[in-house]
Amino acid sequence: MTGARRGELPAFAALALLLAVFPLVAPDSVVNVGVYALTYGLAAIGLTLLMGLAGQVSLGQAAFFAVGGYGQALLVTRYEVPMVVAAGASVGLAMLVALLVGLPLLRLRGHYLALATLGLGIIVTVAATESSYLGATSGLYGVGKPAFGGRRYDSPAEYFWLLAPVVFVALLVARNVVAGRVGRALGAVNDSEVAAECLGVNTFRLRLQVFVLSAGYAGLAGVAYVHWIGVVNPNAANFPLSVEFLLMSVLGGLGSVWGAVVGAFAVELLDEGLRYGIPLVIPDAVGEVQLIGFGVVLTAVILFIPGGLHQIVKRMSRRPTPPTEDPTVPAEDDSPLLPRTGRPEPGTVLLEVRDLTRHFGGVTAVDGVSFDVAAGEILALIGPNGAGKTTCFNMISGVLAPSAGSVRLGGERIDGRKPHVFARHRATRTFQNLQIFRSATVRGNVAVGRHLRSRAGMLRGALVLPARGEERRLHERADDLLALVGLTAEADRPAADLPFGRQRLLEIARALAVEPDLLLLDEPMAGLSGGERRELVRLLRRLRAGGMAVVLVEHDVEAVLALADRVAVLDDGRLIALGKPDEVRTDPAVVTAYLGVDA
Ligand SMILES: Nc1ncnc2c1ncn2[C@@H]1O[C@H](COP(=O)(O)OP(=O)(O)OP(=O)(O)O)[C@@H](O)[C@H]1O
Repeated sequence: MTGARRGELPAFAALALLLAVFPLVAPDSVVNVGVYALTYGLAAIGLTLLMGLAGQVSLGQAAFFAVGGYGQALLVTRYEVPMVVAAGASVGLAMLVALLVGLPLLRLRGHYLALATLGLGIIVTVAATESSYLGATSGLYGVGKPAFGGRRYDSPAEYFWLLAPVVFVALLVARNVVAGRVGRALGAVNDSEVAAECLGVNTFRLRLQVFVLSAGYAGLAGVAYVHWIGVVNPNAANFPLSVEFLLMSVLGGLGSVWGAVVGAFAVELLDEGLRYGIPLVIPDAVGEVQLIGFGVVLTAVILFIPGGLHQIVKRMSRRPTPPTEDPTVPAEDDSPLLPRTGRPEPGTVLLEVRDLTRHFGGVTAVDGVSFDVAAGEILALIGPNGAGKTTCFNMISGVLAPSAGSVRLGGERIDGRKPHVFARHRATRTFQNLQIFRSATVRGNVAVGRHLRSRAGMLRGALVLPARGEERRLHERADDLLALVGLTAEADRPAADLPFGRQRLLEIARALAVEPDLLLLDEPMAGLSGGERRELVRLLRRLRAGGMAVVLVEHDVEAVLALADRVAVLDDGRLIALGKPDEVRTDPAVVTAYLGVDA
């Protein structure tokens, strides 16, 4: 899901106009369809956030819809709570249920999560059917049409006008979430979870937040529904309704929250058409016959336009990418780079690795490795292919849990913790197999690196205004870092379009955005041209002069021996040498490991 663009303003204005005029021009029966579209559209916006933004498939959105509807019906009819207060409480209840079920469920991935949400819908349906407090199969009824300031919203047109601003604000909030810090981070998670985590993104927490927000939308839809039809029964949590929400989101396109509302209108019109049309073709068809059509349409959309209507609009409005100017050549400069107040003094030990060990089945990839890294030094980790270098990085950065041993950063034990904890300790890494956020621009990639240095959470992001200054500063900072690695001219290009070597430089700029005290670089020179290598070596020297600690895995042994302060040599998982480059260069064990012969 992509962020907001300037071109959205006319779209917002057109939508507002359309919503205002629709009840004036359409007959009552069609406006009635519009009321359902707005109501269900709210739930679909939530689902689009969950699926498009957080990459989580839910087959149980109707469960939260039902919780909102039942909550409202109970509060209004049985406890005579004022409608608006009850609505707040019902939406809160749906969100609370989502929080409680999300805590265990969101640890599941892919199909498992989808199945678990399907189960949730079944549980709510059965619980409502069996509960006399909730009216069993008949449900709760007698919920009145809303009335404010002496006006009763009881005709389709009146109710449409009441709902339209609610949907409009809901869309704005969703779009702000997508376009802001949380949306950017989740977009990155969808491209590469491991890279986003290493930049400090707590993926579980963000997914949970979106799950809860998404349930809030469904709960609000339930509230709107129960006031329109006056009754809520166990069917509200049914699987077919979840499928209907799914169809709205998928048809509209998971790439845009707008799509959900467009999809809702399309599905509701389709619903009416199919109810009328299918019995003409199949005379015996009775009951919920429109579901046959839903299934067919859902399949066709997935097959032929997987990006939904949003994809079609995007394709029609696509502008050619402007040609890129010559890559900027960074200025010749050897001054210290990115010093930080509060950074440990050069020489202070930052990273302590002790007896680090990792088994993969019968293979011991890393075997009792110990070393320290101090602020203001460059340590190179070298060794033949398969020596265990990347596995070491993975354990230090939290990507893999060690089988034994410990990792301390700034004195605190972090082994076995998630990579975002590593990043929170002002440390980050790059990857041997590039982990670029392919759906973001070059600048967008670096912006994710500022995740921990910016604050806007879900709420502040949703209300966007206070976060705007922060976003501007963040982009300025990203541009400074791109200039450092010579990527200024490519800032607005899709990151996926960069050549391999420049993607490596982008990963480094992105890592520097974290303002780390410790930077792990996994084969940073692979794929770079001669000039780019020289620039990178100079950049690393300047970072060291600024007090940063750098650990570097690199196959270009001559280059690292010239650059590093100390060199650690791994062979077959074991540390066979650790010392100054000149000592290591002549170490017999190292020569044997590299040449495969006795020194
Ligand atoms: N996820 C895994 N499952 C099983 N074996 C693994 C896994 N990751 C690494 N290994 C094995 O562990 C050993 C060390 O691999 P690692 O990638 O850490 O070495 P390396 O020194 O980084 O190698 P290279 O220089 O080729 O990248 C290898 O034998 C590798 O096959």
